[in-house]
Amino acid sequence: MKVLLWITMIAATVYGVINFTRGVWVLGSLEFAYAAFSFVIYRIIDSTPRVQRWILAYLVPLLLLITYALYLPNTSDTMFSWILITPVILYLLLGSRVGKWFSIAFVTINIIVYQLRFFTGDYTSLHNAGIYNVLISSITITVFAHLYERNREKTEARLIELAGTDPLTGLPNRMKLTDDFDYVRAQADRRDSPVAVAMIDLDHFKGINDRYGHGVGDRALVHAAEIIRNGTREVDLNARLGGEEFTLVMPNASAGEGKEIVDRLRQTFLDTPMPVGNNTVTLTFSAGISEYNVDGVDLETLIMVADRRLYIAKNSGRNRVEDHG
Ligand SMILES: Nc1nc2c(ncn2[C@@H]2O[C@H](COP(=O)(O)OP(=O)(O)OP(=O)(O)O)[C@@H](O)[C@H]2O)c(=O)[nH]1
Repeated sequence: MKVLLWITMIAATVYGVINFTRGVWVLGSLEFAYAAFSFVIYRIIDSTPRVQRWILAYLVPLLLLITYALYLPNTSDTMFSWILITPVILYLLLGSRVGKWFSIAFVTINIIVYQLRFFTGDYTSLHNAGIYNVLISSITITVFAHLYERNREKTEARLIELAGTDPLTGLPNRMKLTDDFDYVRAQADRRDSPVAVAMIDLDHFKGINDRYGHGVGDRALVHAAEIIRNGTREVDLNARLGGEEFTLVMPNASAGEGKEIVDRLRQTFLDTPMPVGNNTVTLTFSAGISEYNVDGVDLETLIMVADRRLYIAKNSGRNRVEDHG
């Protein structure tokens, strides 16, 4: 955006000087004013929380200025090059959804203006063939800008998804959990409702790796993740923090209610052994629970308190859930 603002400041000043020299006072003055306005945006764009509004404040006068310049009888027909480049700028700054409508409106209006100014009425003349070129190349550039931006947005969304996902289990990872927790916390504050946080750690997992190998250990983690995913509500957040540790964030649940939910999960683990060759392996876990606003307000503290209780559960014989201590 800042590069674009630099280019705008320089271009608007140069055009302002040219138009003043040619005696096109109104357009020249508007160009100087726009160069100054771009400088103001350049100074505040890094610090403003309303970037999108300032982008619109930058674009709308730009589009009007180009349209006005194209409409004036004493401007060059090479002004059409702005019809070509503008959709690219619109897609770049506004994204594919909003950029599409701005581009369609801008290109349509300016092709009509261009046609009104330069079309001579003779459909076969070489001069008018130039107008068809402007029309077709503007549409082509708009379509390509659209396809390019859509692909870029899809790739970006996929990368964000991958960055927030544990590749083994497909559960969200710590980064995604931290992001999503902000939303849960805001909801809880608004509704004055509790949130329980559970730390879940598989028992004697090293023994599974040692006895059956890492492949089976990995399958056990996937098995555990599936039980956790299927046994929790849509509103709950679950994540694999690393190793054989999972976290569950339960909106609208106190520590006591969270304990009941995690105890039901614990029972599901016992009822769902994992097949290994001709045998089955029953996984168990120990867990600790903490509660938002009671044990802490940020995720890090809530995880720390739940972790402390998890170790109480481990030291008390494992395969149990602890919400005190
Ligand atoms: N297969 C597999 N093993 C892992 C993975 N991440 C961590 N581990 C193993 O998990 C084991 C964790 O061992 P410990 O921390 O001693 O815990 P534990 O054996 O479950 O014992 P307790 O927690 O005290 O019940 C280690 O052997 C790690 O190598 C993974 O992604 N895949």
